[in-house]
Amino acid sequence: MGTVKVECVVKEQNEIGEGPVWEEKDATLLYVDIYGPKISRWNSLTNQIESMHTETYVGCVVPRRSGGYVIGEGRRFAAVDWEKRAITTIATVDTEKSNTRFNDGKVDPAGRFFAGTMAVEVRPAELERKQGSLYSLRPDHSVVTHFDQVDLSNGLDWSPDHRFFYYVDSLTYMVEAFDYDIHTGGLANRRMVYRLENDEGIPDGMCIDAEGKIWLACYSAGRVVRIDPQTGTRLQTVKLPVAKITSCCFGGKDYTDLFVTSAYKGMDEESLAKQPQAGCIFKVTGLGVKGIPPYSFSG
Ligand SMILES: O=C(O)[C@H](O)[C@@H](O)[C@H](O)[C@H](O)CO
Ligand SMILES: [Zn+2]
Repeated sequence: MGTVKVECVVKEQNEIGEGPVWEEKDATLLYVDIYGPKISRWNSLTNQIESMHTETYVGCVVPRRSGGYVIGEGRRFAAVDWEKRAITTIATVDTEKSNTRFNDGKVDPAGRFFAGTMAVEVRPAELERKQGSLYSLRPDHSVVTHFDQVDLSNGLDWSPDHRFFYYVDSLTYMVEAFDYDIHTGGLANRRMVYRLENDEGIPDGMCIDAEGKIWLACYSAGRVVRIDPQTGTRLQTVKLPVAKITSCCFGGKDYTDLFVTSAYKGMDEESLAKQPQAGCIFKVTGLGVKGIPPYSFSG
């Protein structure tokens, strides 16, 4: 393992930066600012940022195989035509609720788009409980509800062999696992794999590495931790210069860089003065592991 280095690469601050996805063909990082509300792309070669506003809170954005993106925005899955800056509804969820919104989401190895909802927060991590659900959007645009009673639907990813699905409902302070059926997209046998320690704050976004270990963003704890889901142990801690760490993904050459998003929402003047990079995106190098390229929605 080389020397771990943390560098601030995206200096434009996001209220809640989230959902990073590496786009290999353009060497860009795609992400959202949930409260922007906007979708952005940072070009790692030119350092330019391109953004487009959405109508309401946007929890996640993923690439679409046929071009453009799909987002979990408000209570809808929607298609984004990036060139035309146009958004069109694909499907609506939480139809009997009025105060929920999409949060984190990701595409499974078969091209289904999984994303969860939560009640809109009064303050960070303060919200009406049990209002969220986990959904997936199938390639035929039908929606599957996997479960409800979620407090704050957050990070998710699949094991490299596609046999397990890992999931975070932030207010459980755990990472959970399910058996995953890649043929049907079905989840079974929910169990805990890791409980956060007190100084690890609130579990937020996550990503898997090529060795099947989980990189978990620790909101309010200024760190990303690497977890072995087989043993339920923490293998490594990477500290960042800001507290509100929201998510991470691998990217860059050979997927060896870890990109880490952050937020400044809910911080007062004093803490903002102490953490002038709150809301920026960081690149961690020298970890000695690789990630897995992201999947695109196949519908
Ligand atoms: O980034 C997200 O996923 C949420 O939308 C945020 O609101 C934080 O996670 C939350 O406040 C911490 O618990
Ligand atoms: Zn999150």
